[in-house]
Amino acid sequence: MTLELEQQIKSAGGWLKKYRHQASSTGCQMRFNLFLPPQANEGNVPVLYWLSGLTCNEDNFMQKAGAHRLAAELGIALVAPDTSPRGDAGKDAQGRDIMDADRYDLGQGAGFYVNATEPSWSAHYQMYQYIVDELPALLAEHFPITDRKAIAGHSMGGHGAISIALKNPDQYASVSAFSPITNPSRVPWGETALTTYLGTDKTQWQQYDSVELLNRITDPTGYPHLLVDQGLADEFLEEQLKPQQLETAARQSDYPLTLRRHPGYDHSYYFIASFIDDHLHFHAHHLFDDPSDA
Ligand SMILES: CC(=O)Oc1ccc2c(C)cc(=O)oc2c1
Repeated sequence: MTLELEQQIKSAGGWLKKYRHQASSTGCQMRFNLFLPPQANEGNVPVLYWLSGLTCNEDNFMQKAGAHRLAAELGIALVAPDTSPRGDAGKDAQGRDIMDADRYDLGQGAGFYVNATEPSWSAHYQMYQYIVDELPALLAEHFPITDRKAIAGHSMGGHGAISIALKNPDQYASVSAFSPITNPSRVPWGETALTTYLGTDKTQWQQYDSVELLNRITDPTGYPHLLVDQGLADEFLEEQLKPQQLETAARQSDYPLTLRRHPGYDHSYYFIASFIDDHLHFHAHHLFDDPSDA
């Protein structure tokens, strides 16, 4: 597979590298940003995947979270993929636009980390497969990384990170989220996206719903520990995020969840930047620990 390096920028003693490649899962050009810590010059390093939220692309986390300095100290690579296919992937076979360009919650910037099955979307909107299979294989082929992975995200990306980790517990050492959409089947952003990408049969939605996935777990042994931070001044808290649903489901299945509520913080990257160090330390603990400790 050909990888095109578009730019590289020295940061915190490591390198931020911006790549583009033709993805087979999404059938289009995809971009991702990779931060390699200085330890990658000496040997292989583990990787933290970051899934961004609605309206974002591969740049937001790398520019705004302030994660490079500690990732460089800890020796963790960071990868931030784009949040959806773009360009001609937004057109149907006849070249007609399949999305309303004015919408921020569907289409470009809003892939929701699912594999679309609805005919207009299924050719390109395969973000689940891209994140779980194609991107890790590509990184393993081209970069000095170990097979230890962790995953994290924000809002729509928090939903993506938690659902992906719960569906692939042996793949991720740990999972964390800021302000995640916890129960997408039952909130407006999720209902819109899941209807559009998966159709109206709600049983199909459950495979991507963190609360539904947690409800199915009878024994959480071997599942990755989950850290969630939620701001209490987040304007989307009550209608879209519903961390209490996650908390209840985790309690019922005895799942190892740490949910922290922070007075005064909103939905922005200021919140993420305020607590990203805690998430990096959390992931480092699990990435570098004995795997049998999980
Ligand atoms: C860079 C930034 O501000 O990111 C951002 C803003 C708003 C949202 C919303 C409303 C939802 C989401 O999933 O992500 C997101 C990200």
